[in-house]
Amino acid sequence: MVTKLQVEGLVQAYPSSEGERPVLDGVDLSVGEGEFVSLIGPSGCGKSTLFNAVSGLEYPKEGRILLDGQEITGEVGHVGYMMQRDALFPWRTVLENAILAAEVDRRSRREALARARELLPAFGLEGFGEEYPARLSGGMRQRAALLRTVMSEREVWLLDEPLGALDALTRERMQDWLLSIRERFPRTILFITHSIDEAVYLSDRILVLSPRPAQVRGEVEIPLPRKRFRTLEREETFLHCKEEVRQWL
Ligand SMILES: Nc1ncnc2c1ncn2[C@@H]1O[C@H](COP(=O)(O)OP(=O)(O)OP(=O)(O)O)[C@@H](O)[C@H]1O
Repeated sequence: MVTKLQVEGLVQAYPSSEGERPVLDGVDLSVGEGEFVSLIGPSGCGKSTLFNAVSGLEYPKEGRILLDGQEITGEVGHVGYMMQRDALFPWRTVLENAILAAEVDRRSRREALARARELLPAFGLEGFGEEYPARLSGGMRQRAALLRTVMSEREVWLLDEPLGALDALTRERMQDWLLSIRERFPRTILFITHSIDEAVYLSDRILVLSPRPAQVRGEVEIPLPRKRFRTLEREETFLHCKEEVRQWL
């Protein structure tokens, strides 16, 4: 598999009352083109910090980030990033939120709006294009945020716990929906979740992080067919993968 994204020796620390608080302690990982990789680790270990560095929003203390073999450390605009809070702008409608990246890239606003409008049904947002985020349910807000990520036209997506705030039933539906979106828009995805079940159900591979300061502690390949369906969750392979992740944690 061709390597799409590579993170080498990433170190990050923030100032704290006791001096410097180390958050990332030499994170190394690589993601192949078209691969879906989940990151799982204890709360506060540094997962969002890792995404902030990969997206270029924060400059790491040490280490490098490469996309297609080219260094992009500290550069914004190379990857689509869906932050933990859905981060939709409340004063912009769903469609206006969706075309944000197009505006930043100075692509045609009219074309972007037409494209976003065309995608609304696939995102379960038909008839809601002109609504403001406050009028949407939690699931709809997440789908709108993902629409914005899709519309960014980046080849790599960083998704920070996109389904974390949803009730169990909506979450399962959204997992299957996310897989269908992935089928339609093949991308390289790094996905943060706290749920072992969700990670195994969605991923090709899971990376387990240590407590803060984070390092990659373990790796679990998920040898399930690309096409996932709910009954897989009762199969031996699925249960075995879950157990392996649990052991690394
Ligand atoms: N900008 C910042 N300034 C200072 N400290 C920060 C900053 N961003 C994160 N931290 C600290 O870094 C540590 C890791 O935070 P981070 O949000 O990356 O963890 P996480 O693994 O994503 O957590 P969770 O699983 O709870 O979402 C925390 O102790 C947090 O307080």
